[in-house]
Amino acid sequence: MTHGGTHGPGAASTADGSLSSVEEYQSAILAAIAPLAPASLELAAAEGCVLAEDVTAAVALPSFDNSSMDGYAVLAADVAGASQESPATLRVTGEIAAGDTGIYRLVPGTAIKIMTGAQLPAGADAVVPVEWTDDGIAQVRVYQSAEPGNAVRYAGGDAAEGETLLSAGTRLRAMQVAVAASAGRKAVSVRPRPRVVVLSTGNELTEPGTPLVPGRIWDSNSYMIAAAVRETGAVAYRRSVVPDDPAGVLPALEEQLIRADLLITTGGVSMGGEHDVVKAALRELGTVTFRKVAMQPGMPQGFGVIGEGGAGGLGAERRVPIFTLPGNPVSAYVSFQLFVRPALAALQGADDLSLPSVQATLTGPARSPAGRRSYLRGVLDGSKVTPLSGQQSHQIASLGRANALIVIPEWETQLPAGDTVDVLILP
Ligand SMILES: Nc1nc2c(c(=O)[nH]1)N[C@H]1C(S)=C(S)[C@@H](COP(=O)(O)OP(=O)(O)OC[C@H]3O[C@@H](n4cnc5c(N)ncnc54)[C@H](O)[C@@H]3O)O[C@H]1N2
Ligand code: MOO
Repeated sequence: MTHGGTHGPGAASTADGSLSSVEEYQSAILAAIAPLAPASLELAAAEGCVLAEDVTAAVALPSFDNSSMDGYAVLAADVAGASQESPATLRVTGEIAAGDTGIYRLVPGTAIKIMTGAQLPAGADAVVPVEWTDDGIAQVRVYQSAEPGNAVRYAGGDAAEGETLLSAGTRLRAMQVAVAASAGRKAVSVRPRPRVVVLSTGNELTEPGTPLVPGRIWDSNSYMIAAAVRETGAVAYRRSVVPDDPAGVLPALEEQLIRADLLITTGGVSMGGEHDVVKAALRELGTVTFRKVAMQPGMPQGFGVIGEGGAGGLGAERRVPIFTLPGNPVSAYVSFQLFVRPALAALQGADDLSLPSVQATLTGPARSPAGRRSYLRGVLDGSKVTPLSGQQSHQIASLGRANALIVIPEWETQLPAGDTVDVLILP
């Protein structure tokens, strides 16, 4: 039996009207995000960015007829019928190396030694690989006939002049960088890597590496989210912990606006009233919406923009999107993967950062609260997936062992081993 993650009872809206579905929340986020302005970057810097223009072939590729093998440029007619018993013998009149820009002409009845990538001489219509010959210097014996065009790479055989090689919206991986360079491009217009500032909030937070006293924990969220940002190719700046001081939150955010295309906070967004300082401070602004999403973990969420009026004083021309993720580490992690990754792609004019999904068979039972879609930490091994023990939102140990999130739909509360589930593959 298959339990689809996005189709089925309760997927679009939830039984409890006060909760948003995962899809409603994702749509609201994407609707509010505009791509960053394009910039021209040199290829080495553009790697990993998303193209904001089409890249076309400035010239035909290749731009000249050339040899695909080390051998001899010939006229096919001169080696017709050649065989081991009755080789064709041709005088060798020269040699053309790759990069040689000289002008050569093949005289019928002769051969010119030629290297892979070297220009085909005028008058030649085929290349005989050296393996088919005696590798002669002054003259060569050819033991096999060659069709016209043999081992020849014709001008335009890869791409025609003006042909679109890469389309706007394509992320520049190594392969695409190679194409842009082959098209002669030194720089390309891309959406730059988003700069993301990560802040964790909470009086209980202590810097890792410093001693712990009862009542305190080491801050893991800011390191985790900054690392998750970098895993997408974006730039992350981690700001030191922001204490639970309602008056301190907006100034701390404001200070970061100058270097941020996106802000991410963790903590301080549940029901703790004035203790939940992020929610309290941003609610005042009126440009950030707090809601509950029908999922587990990651129920309390906030998203909006800052920079208009209240915080930042930068005016309406610079509005920086902000995510306020829940403080429980696993909640923050899952929220990042589901909501922030697509937003980072949207800032780059792309839609390629959502986690890939596969189907797998549960090796053990899985439980989920009614009306909420669970994302359970699991280990995916081929077509089987095993839910890990320790699924509460603070249980970070199982996060370290997981390579996947098992999706249990809103309308299920328990699934037996053997059921098929959707599984999101973690980066
Ligand atoms: N009465 C209610 N209480 C809670 C509710 C609720 O609906 N009603 N929701 C719970 C859920 S679900 C979540 S998730 C959390 C979200 O809480 P906050 O976003 O306000 O986060 P905090 O209260 O600041 O912290 C929660 C938890 O996470 C630990 N934490 C926070 N920051 C970090 C960090 N940087 N590194 C490591 N751990 C961190 C913090 O110590 C808390 O244990 O609220 C529930 N409560
Ligand atoms: O929804 Mo909270 O995110 O369980 O821990």
